[in-house]
Amino acid sequence: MLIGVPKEIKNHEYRVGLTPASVRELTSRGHQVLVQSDAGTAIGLLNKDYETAGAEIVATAAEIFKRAEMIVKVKEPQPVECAMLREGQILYTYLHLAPDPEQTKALIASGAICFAYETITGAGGGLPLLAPMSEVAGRMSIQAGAAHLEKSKGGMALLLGGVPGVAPGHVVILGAGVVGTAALQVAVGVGARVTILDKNIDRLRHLDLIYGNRITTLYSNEQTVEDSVLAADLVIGGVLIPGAAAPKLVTRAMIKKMKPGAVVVDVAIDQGGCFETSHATTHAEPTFVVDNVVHYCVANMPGAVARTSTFALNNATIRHAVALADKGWKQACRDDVHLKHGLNVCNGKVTYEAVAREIGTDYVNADTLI
Ligand SMILES: NC(=O)C1=CN([C@@H]2O[C@H](COP(=O)(O)OP(=O)(O)OC[C@H]3O[C@@H](n4cnc5c(N)ncnc54)[C@H](O)[C@@H]3O)[C@@H](O)[C@H]2O)C=CC1
Ligand SMILES: CC(=O)C(=O)O
Ligand SMILES: [Mg+2]
Repeated sequence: MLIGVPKEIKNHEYRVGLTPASVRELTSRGHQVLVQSDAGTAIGLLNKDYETAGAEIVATAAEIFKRAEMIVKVKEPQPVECAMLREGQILYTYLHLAPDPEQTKALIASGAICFAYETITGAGGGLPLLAPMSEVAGRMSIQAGAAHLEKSKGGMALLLGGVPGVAPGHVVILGAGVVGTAALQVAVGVGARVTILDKNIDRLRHLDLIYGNRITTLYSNEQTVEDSVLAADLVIGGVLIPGAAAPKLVTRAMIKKMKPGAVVVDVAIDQGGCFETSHATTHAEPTFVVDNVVHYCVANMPGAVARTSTFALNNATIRHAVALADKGWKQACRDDVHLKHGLNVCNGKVTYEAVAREIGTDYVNADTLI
């Protein structure tokens, strides 16, 4: 198969769809790979490394979209990229369609076969192609939150870990999945006081066994969310209902009642966000303030540590990229129900039920298309 890797064009996005090692996995199986010139240069993955792995370096994204049978990316295609997608072309990347009707319509119009990393499931449960970026973003969320608690960044002038004789800051984490667990690990590490909430009691039980009375676990409902958020210095939003828009757990009224100078980091912003006051921001301008609460809502947090993130992402994505290239998308989906769960838009139809529901369009079962 002819596979193409364009350079990412989202704001401050330096990740690459394939590392040179991943290119080698594909070329050694007889596939051809086109990589846009300087796609990885910013993170030390040079054109010559890709050439050594057997790739052809191509000058423009337009040539890649024109020639390749499968496009491998990181972030959701931007409008200019959607316009270059072709009927029958495979797109393998993050999509986050539920809160993004514009992109969904563009992918429907393209006629391309669009797989979303974030809805591919794993044999052992979970979302294995989302997990590595959630680990990165979860860990980063405490770093970002701590930085924005500084006065010069709009925060309440608080050191998260405190010092001897002065109480630490209080971190509240909504969602005890991959993001929540990674955030918890760092928050505990810096010495913060931590409360974590989830509706899944097994997740809370698991964390309670690890951290014991070092943390507080709470079952998530309107009351516990409100009580926790009002007591917090830093709130991390890491809830997810796979494929669907994030539930708005924190209302505008709760934000209004929070401590002045508190910080919220809405990691779930790529699925629309779990704070009613959130809107997506960029690494160039990561925050805005609502009712004296600093909001950090960057939708591609792992892009800031793109070298770590690119390797972590490729570790999780290469297996299905190889299957798609070796077998073609139909056979690869027939052989692997978990990959099939990644199919969001196919032949102009929405094939992921939660996305169809959020966008208000017809849902077509992927089984009828493969
Ligand atoms: N902004 C960014 O750069 C990035 C964003 N993300 C996003 O972070 C979000 C979380 O991802 P993961 O941790 O991997 O998901 P996950 O599925 O591992 O965890 C989500 C957790 O939310 C819980 N949950 C659902 N409804 C809840 C409620 N009402 N109250 C409390 N908990 C609730 C679930 O039970 C689950 O434990 C996703 O939207 C993901 O796309 C992930 C990586 C990077
Ligand atoms: C998952 C996601 O949105 C990201 O890695 O940018
Ligand atoms: Mg306030």
